[in-house]
Amino acid sequence: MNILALDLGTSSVRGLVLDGETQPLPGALARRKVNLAIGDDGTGTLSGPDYLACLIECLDELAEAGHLHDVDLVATSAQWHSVLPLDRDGSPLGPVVTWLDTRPRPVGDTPGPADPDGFHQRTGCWWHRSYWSMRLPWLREQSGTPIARFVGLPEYVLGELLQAAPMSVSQASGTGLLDLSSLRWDEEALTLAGARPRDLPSLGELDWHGRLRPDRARRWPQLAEARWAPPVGDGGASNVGSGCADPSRAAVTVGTSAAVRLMQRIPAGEPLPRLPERLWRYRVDHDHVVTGAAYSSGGNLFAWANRELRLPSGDELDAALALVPTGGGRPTDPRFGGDRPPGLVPAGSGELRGLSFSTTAVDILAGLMQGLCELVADDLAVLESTVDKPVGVVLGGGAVAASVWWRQAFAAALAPRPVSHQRNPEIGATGAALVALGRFGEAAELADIGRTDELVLPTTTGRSHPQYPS
Ligand SMILES: Nc1ncnc2c1ncn2[C@@H]1O[C@H](COP(=O)(O)OP(=O)(O)O)[C@@H](O)[C@H]1O
Ligand SMILES: O=C(O)[C@H](O)[C@@H](O)[C@H](O)[C@H](O)COP(=O)(O)O
Repeated sequence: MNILALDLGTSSVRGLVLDGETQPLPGALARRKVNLAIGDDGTGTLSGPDYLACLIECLDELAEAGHLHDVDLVATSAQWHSVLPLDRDGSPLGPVVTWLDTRPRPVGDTPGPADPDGFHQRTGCWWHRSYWSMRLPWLREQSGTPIARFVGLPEYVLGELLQAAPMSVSQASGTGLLDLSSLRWDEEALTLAGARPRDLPSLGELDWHGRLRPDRARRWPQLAEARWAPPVGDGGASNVGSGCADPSRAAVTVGTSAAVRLMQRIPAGEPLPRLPERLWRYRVDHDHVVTGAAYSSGGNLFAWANRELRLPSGDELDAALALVPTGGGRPTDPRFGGDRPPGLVPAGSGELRGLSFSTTAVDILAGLMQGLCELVADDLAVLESTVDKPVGVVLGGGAVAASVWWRQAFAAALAPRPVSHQRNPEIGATGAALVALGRFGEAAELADIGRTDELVLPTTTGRSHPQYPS
């Protein structure tokens, strides 16, 4: 039995095939870059049809190479918070508004939730531009055409492939409209969103599994009998894929964006621990929650610097960075894309400071990466205050996989906690597969934590000193 694991990311869409123990099959990885439209006004959108086309190309590539023949389960990790408006026929009336978009604002004179703290404790979210409670009225106001209903990116793309694609509790929690305990839409959040349940995707039942539509099954006959598991928010999936499925270890993930999170087993209906004012909480599935903080800056800082500055590449870049002490670089504010909730600074709040005539492009990149480490360190301290023991940290995601300097800078900023690194860059897809299999207890072993993980030691100058436990 093999598993097709999909990652519906922000910079790319990926499909990879894993064996029953969630280990990747050699060569069975297809990836397509996707185009995020970014604007100075805070725009951060994706084209739904283009995104779907990229996913279809990935599946075609895997099918043509013969990788899909033993697949009987499909697991999906998908970015949280996205929303797209549909007309009555289910066609998009606009682009997918992603987590990066800071344009949504309150419409009319709504004062917001009656008891903001109670709202935050129930939904894990705030009345904020990142969530559907503010996004839906804003989208309706912007749209020249009446909007029939709203879906997120995974319901849109899976809705085009499967017989039905209800919203998973994990994805629903990322809208900010879900009561995290009852797993129903929160009445007050619906009122703020100006939405009725029929304007939203239906919520998937506990035992929901999807099947390909007949026309799609003709295209990929190898997947005709495969069961599709409910999509997991990429934050939850990345924790599990990093081996951080219990509160002893926090995951720090740096993909396009970044986040620090701690996962706990709290089945639906059980009391949720009090949520600190500045942290969010989402569902991984019916039995687990993840608490943390996210940043609009992550690997996109590197992408920007690489595009706009004359950076060396590959080993040359690593060698140049190795000369910058960890904690060094130029002081920066890395919030180029603005704040994630609950913060409110707008897109365009990035700053570079302390420049001199000897400042290099590499100093600027180092300063940006360092700036993110400091934001994470502050929030990790708050996150840690919610549990009774100090936590270890596992770094993961494509950006930290690519940069040894960034890993060391995190190790220094998060010391004295032990910091290790999940070298498998596909933590989202692998984590989604582990969630689909319900193998939370084995996540750390299957994710190879402690076996192939690099323990990251901070240095003040010079080259990396990774250590591999025997
Ligand atoms: N050498 C590097 N240093 C830092 N970041 C990098 C480097 N190479 C690539 N990245 C960043 O890694 C990110 C891709 O990580 P990934 O986990 O694949 O993202 P996503 O899942 O959001 O698509 C990109 O934003 C890219 O700019
Ligand atoms: O926990 C998390 O990771 C964040 O809460 C989540 O909102 C994330 O930032 C977006 O889903 C985009 O993720 P990528 O940057 O990995 O595409």
